Amino acid sequence: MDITLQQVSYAYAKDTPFEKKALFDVDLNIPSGSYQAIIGHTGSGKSTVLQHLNALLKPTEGTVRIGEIEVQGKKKNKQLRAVRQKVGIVFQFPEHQLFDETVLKDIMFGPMNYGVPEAEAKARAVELVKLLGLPEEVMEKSPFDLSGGQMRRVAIAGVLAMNPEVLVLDEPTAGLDPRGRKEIMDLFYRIHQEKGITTILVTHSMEDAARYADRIAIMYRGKCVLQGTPEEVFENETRLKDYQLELPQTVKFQRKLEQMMGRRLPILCLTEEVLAIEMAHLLKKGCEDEC
Ligand SMILES: Nc1ncnc2c1ncn2[C@@H]1O[C@H](COP(=O)(O)OP(=O)(O)OP(=O)(O)O)[C@@H](O)[C@H]1O
Repeated sequence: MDITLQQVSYAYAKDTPFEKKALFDVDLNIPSGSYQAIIGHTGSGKSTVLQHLNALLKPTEGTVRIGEIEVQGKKKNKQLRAVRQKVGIVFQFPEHQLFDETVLKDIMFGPMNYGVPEAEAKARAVELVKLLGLPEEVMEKSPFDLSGGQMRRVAIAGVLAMNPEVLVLDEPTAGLDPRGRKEIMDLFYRIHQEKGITTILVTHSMEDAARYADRIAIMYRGKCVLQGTPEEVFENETRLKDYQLELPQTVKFQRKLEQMMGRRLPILCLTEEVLAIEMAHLLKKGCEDEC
């Protein structure tokens, strides 16, 4: 399911003395099956874009197309319930939205609310508990008796239980330790690949955008100012600086190394693994030249 924003502008509290324009003519096309990162300095409009992706906000001007469904500001749309089922959002600190008395009931709540039979909702919950690496015995526990990391996984399972076609992740690892962060991000990537779910990641982490996304869009002062592959975006250090963004750590290291060597490496090293391989090549070549 493609999602397209066409000339989307949005103003909070429109036509009141508190009106605040947050988006200006945003064009963004997110093809079905892609992994799209949306990055930008704080206040640049990322969360406002995100809330248009499942029609929590409707554009003041312009159109959002979510699959076949068109969302425009003034038009009433009876299909919004279907949109919310197809596009799942994992908000920051999703565990704050847990409420049911057991983990199992919490995960089953969304699908049952949408008419999924109890047996199927339960089967989905059991499968997801396993997929998210939670021990089976948590199922009958209160979600509030779990660790922070486990609560986060239960909340994510609740979103996945709706079988969304598109998964929107708003800083999904905020507050987790580095190991927990990597585990969750790797898990989302696996789900994206195995189930073909279109994934949209809103993040401040250049490293996560570089590692996982196949497309990146940069927001700056309410505008979508640059779009491209991670290579295209992170080649462009000067423009990133203009938008108050940094290079990923591996690319920063690569640029310093290149300065010292007086030449460029053939590829951009977007992850530690690729950087390690390139350095090993250089070291091996250095040894061979000396021999
Ligand atoms: N509910 C609101 N009412 C009025 N203005 C708002 C509201 N939410 C956001 N804004 C304003 O809209 C602009 C864009 O905010 P938004 O939250 O989309 O940015 P962001 O890139 O997600 O920021 P952050 O990285 O800090 O979460 C900002 O100027 C912000 O102050």
